[in-house]
Amino acid sequence: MALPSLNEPIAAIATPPGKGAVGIVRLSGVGALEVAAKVWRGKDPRKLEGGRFTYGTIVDARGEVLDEALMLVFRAPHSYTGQDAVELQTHGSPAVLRQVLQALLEAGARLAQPGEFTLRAYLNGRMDLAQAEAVLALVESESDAARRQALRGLARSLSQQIEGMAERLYDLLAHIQAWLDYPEEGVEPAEIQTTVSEVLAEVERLLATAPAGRIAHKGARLALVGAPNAGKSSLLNALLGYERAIVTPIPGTTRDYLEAPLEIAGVPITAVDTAGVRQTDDPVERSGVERALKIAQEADLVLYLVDAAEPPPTPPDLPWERALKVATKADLPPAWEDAEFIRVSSQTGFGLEALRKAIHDKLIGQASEGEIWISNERHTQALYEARQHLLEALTAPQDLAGLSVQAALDALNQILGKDVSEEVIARVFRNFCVGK
Ligand SMILES: Nc1nc2c(c(=O)[nH]1)N(C=O)[C@@H](CNc1ccc(C(=O)N[C@@H](CCC(=O)O)C(=O)O)cc1)CN2
Ligand SMILES: Nc1nc2c(ncn2[C@@H]2O[C@H](COP(=O)(O)OP(=O)(O)OP(=O)(O)O)[C@@H](O)[C@H]2O)c(=O)[nH]1
Ligand SMILES: [Mg+2]
Repeated sequence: MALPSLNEPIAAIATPPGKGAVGIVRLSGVGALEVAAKVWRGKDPRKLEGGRFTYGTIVDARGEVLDEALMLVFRAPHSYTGQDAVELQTHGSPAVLRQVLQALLEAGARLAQPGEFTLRAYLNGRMDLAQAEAVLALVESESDAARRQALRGLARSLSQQIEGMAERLYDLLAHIQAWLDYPEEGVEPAEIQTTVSEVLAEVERLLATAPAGRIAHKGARLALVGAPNAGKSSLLNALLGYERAIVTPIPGTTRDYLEAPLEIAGVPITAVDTAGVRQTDDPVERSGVERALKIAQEADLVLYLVDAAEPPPTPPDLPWERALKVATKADLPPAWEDAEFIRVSSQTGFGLEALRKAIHDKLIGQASEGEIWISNERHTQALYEARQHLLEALTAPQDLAGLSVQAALDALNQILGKDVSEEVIARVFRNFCVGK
């Protein structure tokens, strides 16, 4: 799989489809200023200093005015891509943007492929591969937790941590090599053990944040499950803060499942209210119950609700390691008590904060806000690989340990995009949108 050529001028609409106050068409590459000059009536962009904007009109090849606009000029290497680049900021009409793009293509630019601007930034050494992936994660971020994590990646927090580990392995390799060359003055076996164990611990710490990272990025499904009348729909409404689901005193009110988005401490969550679980001959209700149990099995977290004012039912089969037990209707006199249950009342709001916190803690685990969370599948794979080779290095005979250390180092470097194949690079950028 060949990567696209690096230098020719490329153009794309950078703002999302649809109407907006302003729309941006961007252009980058060798000759970008010449292409821009052909569609511009105003100050000649070729004579403009980088980092400046100017006002003018955009025209097509026949001289027809397409819009009045601002032009932003960047001079290599001081641009996002590291190349000469131009932004045309027009009125945000799809018709304008389409025509401006067309005019740039007629003036000699080629349509950019998805992620090609960021690809150029990477290939020009303006960011490493993990940073480029953070750009994508940032554009895709829909929650505060995801945005914060992506921004950290963009600021090279992960990259620096990987570089730190890689450096220690490089040093170790140099010592192992010296020992192979001059056995009398080489490494202490203990040094291999110590360094490898320490790097291994760091890799494992990063891997432990992967569930939290995945959930911050993609969100989590939260299933509300329990017997009819347990108060599932009421709790859903209480968590949402509006009346989404029908609530009645009649058991079996919710027949089909129902989804609603909510955010808990910056984590995007899809809450799923389900039909009350009980033995029943009604075929419609029975499919609702089957669905509820299936939804529970597939959820990231299950809230198992039991009415505290009634004798407890026999619990159904649930994935208990991913479940929180909730005692509902805490405003009524209790029929039973169990310290394992979080007590809430949807009617008074009692216990809801504690429940939100428990949901957050269970989903995010021990990953703390302050550290880097791994959310990228490619990074997770590379870390698993590194972990495997580090474990090998711990048990390998001393003269072979170097090979495993080298393999671990290669795996870590993949995260930064060092010596990765074009295939890997192409796969990363395929997920971008055009114009990024
Ligand atoms: N209009 C606009 N807004 C944008 C972007 C853009 O490309 N255009 N960005 C695109 O993702 C993000 C900002 N990222 C950017 C990163 C570097 C440079 C840049 O030109 N850097 C030069 C000059 C720095 C300076 O003048 O101080 C450099 O680093 O040398 C521009 C945007 C978000 N907002
Ligand atoms: N006192 C009190 N009553 C509640 C509370 N939560 C729910 N209820 C009542 O319990 C009954 C059942 O509530 P729902 O939320 O519909 O229960 P459900 O689990 O969704 O029931 P199904 O849809 O039938 O499975 C309703 O009459 C609610 O008003 C609570 O916190 N306190
Ligand atoms: Mg219900």
